[in-house]
Amino acid sequence: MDANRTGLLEGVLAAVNLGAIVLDGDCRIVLWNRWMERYAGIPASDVIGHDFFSLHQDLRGKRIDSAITQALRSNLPSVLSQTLNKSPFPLYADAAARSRDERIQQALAVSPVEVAGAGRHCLIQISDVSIAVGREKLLRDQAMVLRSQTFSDGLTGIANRRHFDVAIDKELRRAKRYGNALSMLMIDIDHFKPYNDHYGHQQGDQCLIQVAVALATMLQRSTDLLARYGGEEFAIILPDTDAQAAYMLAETMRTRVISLNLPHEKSPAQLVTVSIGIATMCAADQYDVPGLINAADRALYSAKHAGRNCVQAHVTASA
Ligand SMILES: Nc1nc2c(ncn2[C@@H]2O[C@H](COP(=O)(O)OP(=O)(O)OP(=O)(O)O)[C@@H](O)[C@H]2O)c(=O)[nH]1
Repeated sequence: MDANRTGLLEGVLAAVNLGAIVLDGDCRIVLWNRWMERYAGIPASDVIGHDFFSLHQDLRGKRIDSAITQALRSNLPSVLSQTLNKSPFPLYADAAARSRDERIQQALAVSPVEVAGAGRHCLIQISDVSIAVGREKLLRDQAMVLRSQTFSDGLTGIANRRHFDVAIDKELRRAKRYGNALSMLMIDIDHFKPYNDHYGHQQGDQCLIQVAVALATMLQRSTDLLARYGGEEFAIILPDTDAQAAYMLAETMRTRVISLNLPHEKSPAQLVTVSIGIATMCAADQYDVPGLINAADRALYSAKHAGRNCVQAHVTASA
């Protein structure tokens, strides 16, 4: 190779925007480019001729170790996925990142290279994928936020109607499959229109939040779900809960709302109260989702009809 070409290749190796390390057949470092000097903080003169694994003992037995063996012994290239091999080299963007031990995110490619007269060598290429990884993380985080917004109610923070619809379908199928009971409660704040008219919409919103929080704190099992079903109406799914247990919980919730002591001058009780309708599906019932919701709705209607601030259960032949 003439001097001009050698100079050109050296210039290119120094200028490329990725790390390049070349190892000989005995894993000794024969090339360490300028990118490596800069981001590893080690000059080539300190590493040339040294055994790669003596300098990077922590990489012994790792995926890069087998990639190097594969390149040198079997003439096979490898690409190391960033997710499985997080930043194997101690490379830092700057001194501040080094002091925080915040490595550059790396993607690696290991390839065999035949050097005329010197046998097979191995080229390790390291690219900085920090920006792509950061962007990916941002997109993942945004997707999570969007997902949680899609399934939660903006005012109260509890599950929204869409979440409820997905959950009730899943729980009803599960209850039928295992022959378990399934209860649902429909909870409606009494005389809420006069509350809004008297205290204003903003205070109405605060009232909804307080009731939602009070109800949410009463649910014990992770499979129970409280959702905002409509304006001032909440729904609760209670898997593996029979009619009696559902009634007891509904009564406790009704009295808990009273104990919030939220004044309501336009209600006969002078306090914010709720009416609750219960529907329970037992193993013998053949409810579908609309049937169960209708049953809870009818029970809620009976509770309103019976004077509000009370609990009514929908009774089926098998309950
Ligand atoms: N502040 C507030 N009010 C809401 C919201 N969603 C629904 N509402 C109000 O809730 C009220 C519900 O009123 P109605 O369905 O007539 O029932 P009610 O006055 O509660 O009477 P009963 O349910 O029969 O005891 C309406 O005035 C709605 O405007 C909300 O997000 N915030």
